[in-house]
Amino acid sequence: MTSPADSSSTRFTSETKTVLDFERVTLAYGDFTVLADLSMSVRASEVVAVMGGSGSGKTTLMRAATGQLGVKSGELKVFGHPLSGIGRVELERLRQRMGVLFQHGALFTDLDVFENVAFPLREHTRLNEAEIADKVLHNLEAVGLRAAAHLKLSEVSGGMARRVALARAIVREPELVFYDEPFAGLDPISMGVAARLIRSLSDKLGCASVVITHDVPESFEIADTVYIVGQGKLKASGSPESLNESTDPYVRQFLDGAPDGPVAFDYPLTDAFEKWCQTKGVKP
Ligand SMILES: Nc1ncnc2c1ncn2[C@@H]1O[C@H](COP(=O)(O)OP(=O)(O)OP(=O)(O)O)[C@@H](O)[C@H]1O
Repeated sequence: MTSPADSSSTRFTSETKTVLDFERVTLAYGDFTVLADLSMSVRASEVVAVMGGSGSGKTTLMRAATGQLGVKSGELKVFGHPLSGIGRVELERLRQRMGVLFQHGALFTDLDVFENVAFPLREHTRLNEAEIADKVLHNLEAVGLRAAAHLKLSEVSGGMARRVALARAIVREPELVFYDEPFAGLDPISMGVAARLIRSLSDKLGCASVVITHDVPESFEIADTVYIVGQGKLKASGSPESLNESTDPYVRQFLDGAPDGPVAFDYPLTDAFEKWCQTKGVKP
């Protein structure tokens, strides 16, 4: 495993605020352990990419960080607050400081583009109409969709909808933003725009960005630190430059996109599957 990014390769000092901290965390669904003994920390202004094969636990990690899934062991802190044993009200207060771009957008199909982006402002702030319009149009402009504000969701393309979701995730200027597959379904130009937008938000607003992605070139261009998960654990972490030099077979296969190697394609055999096979009378 490569060592975590050394501070000389990033723009942070040791005093830069840690906003997300996994300390030897194990995440599981019942008896099924997804990631064991994972340590990872994210600081203000940092862009962190979390990469790994399908089913390696990237979304699970985000669910834990947003308090949707408890940790099995270890300690998880958000904005310095441990999440274990946290009350609903306090968790909600922490969540207010986070933004999430969901993998499947989760937009409201019966609202127009403007109202989709305005939604979090209407729900969680007391801004007046003029302030809302100003913020929404500013964010739509950032994703190149100012002039699409009036369109219904049914009138925009899949890639445009992804950009609307991106504008909505950042409209409240959160301190910590999770992007689940932000480049999926985007054409190469929009991909570059989205990547640069994520980087510039972290630079300008000082927010921490956690980008869950399979996309190596885009994320390596903007990330300060990359974490690669697989085989139930953290396989490697470091700056894009240090990972590019890694000789670890898992890291190499993942970065080079080679079809054969240690990156699992098949979902692992479990007791639950074997039991299911018995009920079906088929071989595992
Ligand atoms: N609610 C759940 N209950 C049980 N197992 C789950 C649940 N959600 C996910 N899993 C399992 O946890 C593992 C990790 O899933 P996760 O969605 O975190 O992977 P991922 O790395 O985000 O994958 P992808 O890149 O394909 O989206 C998978 O094996 C998945 O089947």
